[in-house]
Amino acid sequence: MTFLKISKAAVIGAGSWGSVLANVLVKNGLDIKIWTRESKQVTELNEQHTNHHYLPGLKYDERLVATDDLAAAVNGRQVILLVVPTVAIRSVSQKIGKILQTSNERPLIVHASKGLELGTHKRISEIIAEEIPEANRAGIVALSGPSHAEEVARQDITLITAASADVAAAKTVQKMFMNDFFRIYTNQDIIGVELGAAFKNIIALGAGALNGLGYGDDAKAALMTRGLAEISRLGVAMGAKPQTFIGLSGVGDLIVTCTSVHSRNWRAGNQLGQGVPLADVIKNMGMVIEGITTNKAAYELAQQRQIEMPITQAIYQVLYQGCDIKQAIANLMQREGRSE
Ligand SMILES: NC(=O)C1=CN([C@@H]2O[C@H](COP(=O)(O)OP(=O)(O)OC[C@H]3O[C@@H](n4cnc5c(N)ncnc54)[C@H](O)[C@@H]3O)[C@@H](O)[C@H]2O)C=CC1
Ligand SMILES: O=C(CO)COP(=O)(O)O
Repeated sequence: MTFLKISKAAVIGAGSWGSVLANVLVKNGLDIKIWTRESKQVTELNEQHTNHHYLPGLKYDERLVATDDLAAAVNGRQVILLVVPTVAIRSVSQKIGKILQTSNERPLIVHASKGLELGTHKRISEIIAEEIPEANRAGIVALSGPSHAEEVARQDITLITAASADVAAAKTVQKMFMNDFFRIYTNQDIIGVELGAAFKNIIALGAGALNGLGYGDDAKAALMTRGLAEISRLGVAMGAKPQTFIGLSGVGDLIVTCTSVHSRNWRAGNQLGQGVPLADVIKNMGMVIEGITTNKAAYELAQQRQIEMPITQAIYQVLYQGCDIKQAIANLMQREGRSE
């Protein structure tokens, strides 16, 4: 595709991240329709310009239009930005694919979600490519990097990456999001960007758990460093470029998710470390904790490919096999000595 100036886009998913990205685009002068399956949220966004459950206290731009009619959100838009949890990407993409086939449109598809599909272990752009026919999409771009909705909402400085094999598509997305607080880089390694985004959530669960158990900064730095080593190992085996893991969507996102109180994954791990049962952690969060499902996918991939991922394995044992967290940490510490 050629480089496009975007004036109309749809945002699919009005959780914390989708609604804040939509708000950024409205402030950048775009005409934005945001879709949510929750009709109460549509009324709240259109009438009060708030999204209380996800971002209490935030006033959204009054020009942001919400709808629960997917066709009305998608039709006539040059860009469709998907920001639903990974588990919902396939079903939502399928519906969008059918709508675009009927209207015979060909928008650019962007996603800002972070995870792998359970069972298939597919990346989000792979799922989208399967569900939206090529004749009805102009390109697929992944938007990813160290960014919490709570901080972008207050226009803190944030730098992220638009990744696509299609350079013009990535540049189009870069251009539509850039402003004085939001800076976008491009990257052609969409595999590495999507995998870094998905896998860092696993390590963030571990960082939160260490905090909940009362460990200090040494333990956190060790977990992040060795975590980066093992997620890069799996990522490179899956076709990612090693240097992508030292970029914004790799170590950048790992740092923010392992250290920020805004992170849902870190907060979930913190509660687990304090002894809260997993079912209660999930119920209390009321928002997606992507690392829980991605941990299962990454564990299975590591087993299949015989890649050593001791931290991912320890977290899997805690989440899915009933292992006590302290025992899982003791097991990690008692592993045979290694070289870096
Ligand atoms: N919250 C954040 O600061 C950031 C989140 N992300 C990623 O963005 C994605 C979305 O995250 P959040 O906005 O935090 O999630 P959220 O839990 O705040 O909101 C998810 C939204 O998707 C909708 N949804 C859930 N299941 C659905 C389904 N089956 N069909 C249709 N809609 C469905 C919900 O109604 C809600 O509007 C995740 O993959 C997350 O990792 C990425 C960067 C920052
Ligand atoms: O991806 C994120 C930060 O870059 C958001 O992480 P959480 O889903 O853990 O909040």
